[in-house]
Amino acid sequence: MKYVRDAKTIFLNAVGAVQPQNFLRNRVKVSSGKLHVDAETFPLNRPCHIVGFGKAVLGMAVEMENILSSNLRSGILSIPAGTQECFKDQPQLLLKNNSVLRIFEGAKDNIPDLDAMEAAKAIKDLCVGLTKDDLLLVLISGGGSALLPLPKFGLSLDEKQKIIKNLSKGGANIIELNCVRKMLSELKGGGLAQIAYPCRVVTLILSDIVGDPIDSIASGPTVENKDAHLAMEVINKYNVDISEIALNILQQPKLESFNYNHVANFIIGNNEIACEAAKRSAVNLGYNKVELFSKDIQGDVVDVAKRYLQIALDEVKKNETVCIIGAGEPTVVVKGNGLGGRNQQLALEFSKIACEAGLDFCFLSCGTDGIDGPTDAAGAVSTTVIGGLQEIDDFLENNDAYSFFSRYQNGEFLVKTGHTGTNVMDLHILILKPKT
Ligand SMILES: Nc1ncnc2c1ncn2[C@@H]1O[C@H](COP(=O)(O)OP(=O)(O)OP(=O)(O)O)[C@@H](O)[C@H]1O
Ligand SMILES: O=C(O)[C@H](O)CO
Repeated sequence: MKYVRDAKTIFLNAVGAVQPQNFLRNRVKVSSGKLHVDAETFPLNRPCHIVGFGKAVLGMAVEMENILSSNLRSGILSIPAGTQECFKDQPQLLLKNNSVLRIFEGAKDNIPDLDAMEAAKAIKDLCVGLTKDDLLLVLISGGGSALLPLPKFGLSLDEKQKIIKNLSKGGANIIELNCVRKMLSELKGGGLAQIAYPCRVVTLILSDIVGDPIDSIASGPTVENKDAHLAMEVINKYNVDISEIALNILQQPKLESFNYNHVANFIIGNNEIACEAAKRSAVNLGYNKVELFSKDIQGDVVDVAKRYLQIALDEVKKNETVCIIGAGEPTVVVKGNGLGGRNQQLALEFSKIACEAGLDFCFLSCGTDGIDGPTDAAGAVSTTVIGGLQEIDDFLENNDAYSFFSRYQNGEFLVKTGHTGTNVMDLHILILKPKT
């Protein structure tokens, strides 16, 4: 079990290194009456407001409130249900009692719900009231799409939810999902920036998408939507049924072009620091050979598992213990009706083929946000010991990895952290022992 413990320690250290406060402290400061973000400056001789949505924006807001102090007048945050309860013993991660920011919790299981929609409406109302004499800070992190749902006129939240759920189950990647979300939502795809005009908008983004595409992270509420014409292609590709209303919205010609000169978007962090911290942690645990495989892993979990197997087969020939780190965001085509998430599915998928190949390994796959699919686990860790279990195929087929890991080893292979307060995609840790 040493390797299971090590893999979990490496994951937790990596998550610890990407707490959003750290990113802001390094990149944002106030001096001489100005807000500095890297080399750019924004005069603070005006009231500042914050709106934020995503799994990491509470920590970002705590830090921003410290940085802005009395310049901050008002603000609204939309964060996942249960976040504050999770941090109740860590007051440094919560807003102060006299904070001017209002918090809404919603989107349980990452599904946009009425609570999140209330938050989106409040955010819209705040932005509508701003003038050119205000400064708006928009804090964005992954999970922001589900936390800012405001369907365009005539479309119900229910239908919007179903469209996105069916695309996701069909294996659509996040760029495809958000291409559709941008069209269906009032505030996404630049909508928030348009509503806030003529107020100066400064957006700080913690990236949870490979390549840091600012127009897709949380569906780019402050970035011009340049791929409106692709939304119907995505619907057709995954053969998703939609109503006449949704069809009309998706087929709408692009609105007249809008000038985004009042907006400055900044990526303040991504999964690079998590990968570096994971490597450091592995070295500190005594692994002499630590490799970063990739920080941009995408594609179906079945293919990703095969890629890891190939690497493992190559490495094992070298006859030394190695720790391989990977990061990114694979996808799952969900065909069954079991319970799981892409990390648990990947951990089970890889373990099955690695056992078949006779490898001696430990493999962890977890979301840095602490929540994998609609489960209470961040992901799972697995080892050689699951080899030979006949029923693995059934659990994989039924997308029921959570049930598998819950029953196996008393659930010890599930990694449970609760909300971590950050979100920089998934981490994979593969520890490989030489063949004896
Ligand atoms: N039973 C299941 N087995 C395997 N994967 C599943 C299952 N149910 C859902 N998924 C997958 O889980 C993913 C959604 O997971 P999750 O809610 O953790 O999203 P996320 O990408 O971390 O969210 P965000 O990017 O908004 O932070 C989808 O890719 C979906 O296909
Ligand atoms: O919220 C979202 O859209 C995803 O997490 C990607 O940023």
